[in-house]
Amino acid sequence: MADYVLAIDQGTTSSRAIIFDKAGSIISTGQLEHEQIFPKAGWVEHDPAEIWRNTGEVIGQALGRANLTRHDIAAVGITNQRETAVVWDRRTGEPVYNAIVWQDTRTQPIVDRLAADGGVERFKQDVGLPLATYFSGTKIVWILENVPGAREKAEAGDLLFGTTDTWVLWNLTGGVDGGVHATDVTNASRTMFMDLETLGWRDDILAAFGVPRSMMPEIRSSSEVYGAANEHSLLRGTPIAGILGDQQAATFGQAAFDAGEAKNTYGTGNFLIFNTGEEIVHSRNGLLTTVGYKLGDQPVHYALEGSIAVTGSLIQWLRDNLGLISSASEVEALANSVEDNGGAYFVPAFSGLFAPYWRPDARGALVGLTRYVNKGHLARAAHEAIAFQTRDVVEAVNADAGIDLTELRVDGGATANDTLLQFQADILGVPVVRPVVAETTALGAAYAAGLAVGFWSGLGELAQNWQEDRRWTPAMDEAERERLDRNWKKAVTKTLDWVDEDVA
Ligand SMILES: Nc1ncnc2c1ncn2[C@@H]1O[C@H](COP(=O)(O)OP(=O)(O)O)[C@@H](O)[C@H]1O
Ligand SMILES: O=P(O)(O)OC[C@H](O)CO
Repeated sequence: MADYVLAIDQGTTSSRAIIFDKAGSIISTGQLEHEQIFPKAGWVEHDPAEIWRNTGEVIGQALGRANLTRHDIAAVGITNQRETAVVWDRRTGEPVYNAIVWQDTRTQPIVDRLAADGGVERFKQDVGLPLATYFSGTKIVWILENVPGAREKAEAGDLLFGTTDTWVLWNLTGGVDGGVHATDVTNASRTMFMDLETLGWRDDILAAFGVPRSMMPEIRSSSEVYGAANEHSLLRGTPIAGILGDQQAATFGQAAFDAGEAKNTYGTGNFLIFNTGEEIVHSRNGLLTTVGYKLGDQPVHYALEGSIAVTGSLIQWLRDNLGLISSASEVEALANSVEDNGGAYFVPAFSGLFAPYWRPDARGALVGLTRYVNKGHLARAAHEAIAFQTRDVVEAVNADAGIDLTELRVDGGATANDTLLQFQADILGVPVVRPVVAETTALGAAYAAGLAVGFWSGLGELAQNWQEDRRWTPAMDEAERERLDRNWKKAVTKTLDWVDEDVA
């Protein structure tokens, strides 16, 4: 058998291809950023054609840098930014509109319309999600209602919907020449349309949204052969055998396979996933219920999730919108130019507040400002905002699960930041632990694909690959921790109720 597995990680800011060996070590990487398109306040789009082009290029980069060919690759896994919606014409392969990204808030009026009957929790018992702009469902509705001719084409069965896993899979397996139109249970669980019990599309919810069933991809497990790369790909003939939404993939890559295990990823946003095993747990504290993973015909694993919209993107905002730093990694030194936050708290409610608050009417705020506050304090407040938001979510997990997490496994781009992770441990009061392979998202997709083709024997073998790289232990006294957190929670209250008819 070939010696490697290749994972495609189609993320919010970039697409990567990463080749792993049997020990789960990285052999080579290709990576390209794509344009973030902001046509109006609150709108965030990507060009699906650029994403597909970049995917092909990063595959070439990863193979080329390791001097490998498709013959060395046993299987391909796909992982992706979740919820981002692409709608395209099945006959031409052309998207009818840009991809509407998970952070986009334009569909709030559609959410309000649907919530008029039964509130935002209208479908939560069935699909695990409140009505919110975050999920794919209302994005599809927006395209059908706003792109000329889209509704008619969709009714005629000519349009396909997919999250970016589906878009990449369909193109990789041939596109208009017989591309496979499928997704996995984890991505399907982020649409608003998948029943958590049956793992099938809910016709009644599709009808309530006005989305034709013919647009929807087939729901498959996270680990099985969906098809093979077609003749135009450098990977031609290679089985595509794993799909997981990126946060579930990171959980899998962290070997958090069993109930009670959790991970927190620090990327564009932060996403804490807590594995609840075969049990569907409905949150009473603002968490989502979602699918964790499903390997072939084995039982499904569910999870609770705390999704935070703005964390690493706050650092990007300091860089791109304020020009305080010229690269994300500089933010740490800027924060360390001061002793503390100087009394400033930064609540980055740029897309409203996600978990555990779910307040679309919130907008970002910097509070506690005096003339004393300088840019170092702002950088520190931005670090702290990431950690405080994570504490809010950990508190919700502890309350829902009736336990106290005893440590937090972390990964993602921002975990390169030592100051952030020390403050995280301080404000949580539990150790924070980072594994050697911090690219857990791609690793999880590689694992799912490799398991399906027998490259790895089972979960036991994968768990042995997990190795601790570094651990941060709490060093703050309890009274200080609680004082800071009380201030944070007070700052959050200042951002609520901001959006009204005068502001919207
Ligand atoms: N040293 C750092 N300190 C804080 N944030 C960082 C640092 N390095 C990168 N980031 C942030 O991490 C994010 C990139 O992480 P990554 O895991 O690649 O994200 P994604 O998968 O969402 O594209 C960016 O939002 C960036 O601002
Ligand atoms: O691409 P990321 O890593 O920012 O992840 C995005 C999430 O999947 C959105 O739910």
